[in-house]
Amino acid sequence: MNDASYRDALFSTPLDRVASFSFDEQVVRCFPDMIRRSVPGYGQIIGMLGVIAARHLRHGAHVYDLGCSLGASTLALCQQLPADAFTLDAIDLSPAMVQRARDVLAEHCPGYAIGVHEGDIRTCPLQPAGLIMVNFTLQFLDPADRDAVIERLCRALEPGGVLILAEKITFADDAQRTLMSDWHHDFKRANGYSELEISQKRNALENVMIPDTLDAHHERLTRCGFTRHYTWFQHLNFAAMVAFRN
Ligand SMILES: Nc1ncnc2c1ncn2[C@@H]1O[C@H](C[S@+](CC[C@H]([NH3+])C(=O)[O-])CC(=O)[O-])[C@@H](O)[C@H]1O
Ligand SMILES: O=C(O)C(=O)Cc1ccccc1
Repeated sequence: MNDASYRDALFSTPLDRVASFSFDEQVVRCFPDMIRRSVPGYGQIIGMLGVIAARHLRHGAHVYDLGCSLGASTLALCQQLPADAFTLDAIDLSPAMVQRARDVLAEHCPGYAIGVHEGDIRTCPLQPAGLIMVNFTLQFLDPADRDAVIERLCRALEPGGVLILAEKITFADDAQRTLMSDWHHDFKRANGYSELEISQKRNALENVMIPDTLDAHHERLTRCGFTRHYTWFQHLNFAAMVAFRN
């Protein structure tokens, strides 16, 4: 998707002090490789977005891609739907991501009504929408802010509108949590990451990315106004949910 994408080697050399993970220029340069080699099921989840939109999106409706990074979710819609099917705003807090997402989407989705904006999903203005995608982003918010975000997304959706939420998840059961985490690290090893890369990145993500259990997500969706929601994908400690606005 991205001609100038590099292999992720950010945590490959010993670091005196592992700084907290941030979505800066360095991460942007290797992001497609990093996310593909780090998130089990990423390609399958992203690939379904256009398929889901083709079935559920009202023609001409507005769409949000919140925490868009380089716009992979938006790109997936463009691959399944014609340019007149929707308008879309893609929003991300990282200026480096936004700058790069603009180039990627201009190159790969010419003719589509897509705006890419620097913004915070906790506060950005939202117009009525038929589809809101929040993929692997809620996990980076302070847990205390998550209810308010899901509530405002529910309010922004039109009746019949759809929220797609993909997240890293944790497990209440200790043995299951440990097994899924071990297998996730095995997955990363199998994708070429070293022990050092895995452990330094884990440290960098500590207190930055805080996953919820699937139960906590579904309880929040109910609390925040969604009456019908399901998990439609799970692979190790990653999952995708769908919630429908009545
Ligand atoms: N408050 C916030 N407001 C807006 N953006 C934020 C905020 N906090 C973090 N971000 C942004 O959320 C994105 C998370 S990555 C999303 C992948 C993408 N969805 C994909 O499907 O390729 C997931 C990952 O790296 O694991 C980053 O670009 C942050 O800058
Ligand atoms: O790498 C990890 O351990 C993850 O859980 C996923 C991820 C992917 C890309 C940036 C940050 C976290």
